[in-house]
Amino acid sequence: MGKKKSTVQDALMLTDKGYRDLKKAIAACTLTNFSMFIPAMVMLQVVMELLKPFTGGSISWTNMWIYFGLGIIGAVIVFLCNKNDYKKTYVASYMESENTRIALAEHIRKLPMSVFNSKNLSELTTNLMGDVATSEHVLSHVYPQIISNVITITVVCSMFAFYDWRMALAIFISVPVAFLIIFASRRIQERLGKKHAQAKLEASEQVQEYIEGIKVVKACNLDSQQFQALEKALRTMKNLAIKFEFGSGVFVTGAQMLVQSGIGLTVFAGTSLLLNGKIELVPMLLCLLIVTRIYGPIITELTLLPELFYHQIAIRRMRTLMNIQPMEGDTEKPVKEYDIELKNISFRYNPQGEETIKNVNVTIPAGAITALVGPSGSGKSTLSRLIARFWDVNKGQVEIGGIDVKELDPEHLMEYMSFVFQDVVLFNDTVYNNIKIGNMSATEEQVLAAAKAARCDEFIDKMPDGYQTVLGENGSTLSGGERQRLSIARALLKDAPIVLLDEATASLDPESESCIQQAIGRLIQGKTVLVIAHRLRTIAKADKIIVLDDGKVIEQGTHSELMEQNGLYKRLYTIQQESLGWSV
Ligand SMILES: Nc1ncnc2c1ncn2[C@@H]1O[C@H](COP(=O)(O)OP(=O)(O)OP(=O)(O)O)[C@@H](O)[C@H]1O
Repeated sequence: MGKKKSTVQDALMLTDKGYRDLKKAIAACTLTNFSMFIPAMVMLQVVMELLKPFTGGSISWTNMWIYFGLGIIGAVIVFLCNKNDYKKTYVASYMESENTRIALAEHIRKLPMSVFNSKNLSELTTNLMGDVATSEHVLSHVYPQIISNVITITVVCSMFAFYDWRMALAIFISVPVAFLIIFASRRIQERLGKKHAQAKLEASEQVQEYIEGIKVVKACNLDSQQFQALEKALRTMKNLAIKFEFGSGVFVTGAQMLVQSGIGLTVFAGTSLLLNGKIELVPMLLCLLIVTRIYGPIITELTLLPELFYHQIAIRRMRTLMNIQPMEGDTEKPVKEYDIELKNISFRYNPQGEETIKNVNVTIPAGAITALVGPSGSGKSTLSRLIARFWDVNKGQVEIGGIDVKELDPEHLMEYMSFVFQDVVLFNDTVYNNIKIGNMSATEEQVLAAAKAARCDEFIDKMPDGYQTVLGENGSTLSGGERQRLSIARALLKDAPIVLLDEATASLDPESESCIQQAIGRLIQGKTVLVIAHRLRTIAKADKIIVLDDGKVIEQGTHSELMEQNGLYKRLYTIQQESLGWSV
C-alpha cells in the first residue's frame, strides 16, 4: 500500500520526491533570505563607523578592514546560498515536471480508447505541456519564494518584537493584509482564469485543426472561411487574457501599494519612537534595512500570486485526467491457445448512441485465416478493435484461448497480436528504428530479414541513407504501398501468434499489390489471422468468411458455401467482379 500523501502534497499534485524537494527549496530560499542580512548588517556597521566623526569619535581603520573582510565573507556566503537555492528550486521543479509529464503520458497510454473519443489531441497536449509548465513555474518561481519570505519576515519580526514590539508590528502588519486582499479576490481571479484557460484550449484546437487540414483548406479554397474560425478563437483568447490580467492587476497593485505603505509606517513609527527616546538610532536603521530587504521581493512576488489560482485550474484538469480509470488486467497470465471466441458481444461507442456491434456470436479458429467482410460502416474495424481490447465490450465476452480479454492487461494482450492497419503510423525517426518498433529486442539481422521478407529492402535501398534515412513526420514521403510494407515488416519482426490485418482499400498498382500479397503471405503462415477484406477476390481462399451487416453477423462459411447461400456475400462479390471489368 502506498504512503498516505499529506494534504499539501495532494493539493499540489506532487510526487513524494517533489514534495520533499519543495520543502528543501523553501528551506534553501529561507537560508538565502537570512544570508542577505549579512552584507546589510556589515553595511550598517560601516555607515555607523563613518558617522563616528559627527558624534565626536574617530573612524577606526582596523574596524573598517574587519568589515571589509566580513563583507567579502558575507558575499561568498550569499553566493553559496543562492547557488544552493537555485539548485533546490529550479532543478528540482524541472525534475518534478518531467516526472509529472512521464506519469501523465504513462497514464494516457493505459486509458481506454473511449477517452480519446471525448478528448481531443489539443486537450491532452495542453494537459501534458501547458498545465505541467504552469506547475513547473509556480514550483520554481512562486511557492518557495513566497513561503520563505513569509517565514523570514515572521522570524525577524518575532525576534524584533522582544526588543520593540511596536517596530515589529509596523514592519509586519501590512504583509498579511496584502496577502488577504489577493486571497479575497480568489473567486474572481479563478473565474477569469478558467475562462482564459478554456479560450487558450479552444485556440490551440483551432490552430491544430488549421495546420492539420491545410491541404484540404488549399484544395477547397477555404482559406478565408477556415481562417475566420482561427482568428475568432485567437481574438477571444486575447480579450480574455487582457481581462484576466486586468482583473488580477487591480488586486495586485492594491496589495503592492499596501506593502509599500508599510515602509512609510515603519519610518513613521521609528522616527516618532526615536524622537521620544524610546528607540536608539542603530536599531531603527536596522528596522529600515529589514523593511527594504524583505519588502522588495514580497512586492515582486505579489504579482505572481494570481498564478497560484491559475495553478489550481491546471491541477484540477490534470487530476480529472489522472482520475480516469485505466484499463487493467493480469500482466502475466499466459495465453496458450489462439482461437478467438466472440460470445454474444454488443458494443456502442457512445453510451447514448446506437449499438455498433449487435449480439455477435462467432469463432475465429486458431491457425486459420478468417475474413471479415461487409458493407462500409458495418462494424468490421470495430470488431477487430474489440478483439485487441482497444475498447471493452458492453455485453458478452471476447475470449482468446478461453481467457476473457478483460482479464488481461492491454499491454500484455498486445504481446500476442500483430497489426497491419491501413493508417500506418510512422515516427519521425530512421526507417530502421521504425521497423524495430515491432520488436525492440530484435537484432540488426532480424530487422533486415523482416524488411527483406516484407519486400521493403527494394525501396529502402533507393533512399539516400538506406536504413538510416529519417522518414520525417509520419513518413509523409512514402507511398501508401511502401507504408503498408513497413507495417508488415514490423509485424513480421514481432512474430505474434495472432495477426489482425486491415486490407488496403486504396487501389494499388498491380506490382505493389503483388509485393504486399507476398509479404502478407509470409506474415500469416501458421498464425491465427483475422483479415478485414475489402477486395473479396483476395480472400476467396480464406478458411472462414464472416459477413457483417449493420453490426450483425448475417452469414458465415467458406467462399463456396457463401456463394451457394445466395445472400449479401454473393451480391457483394458479384458487384466487385463486375466492377473489375469497368474502365473509365
Ligand atoms: N471512434 C468512433 N466513435 C464513434 N463512432 C465510431 C467510431 N469509429 C467508428 N464509428 C462508427 O461505427 C460504425 C462502424 O464503423 P467501422 O469503422 O467499424 O466500420 P467498417 O465496417 O470497418 O467500415 P469501413 O469498411 O468503411 O472501414 C460506423 O457507423 C462508424 O461511424
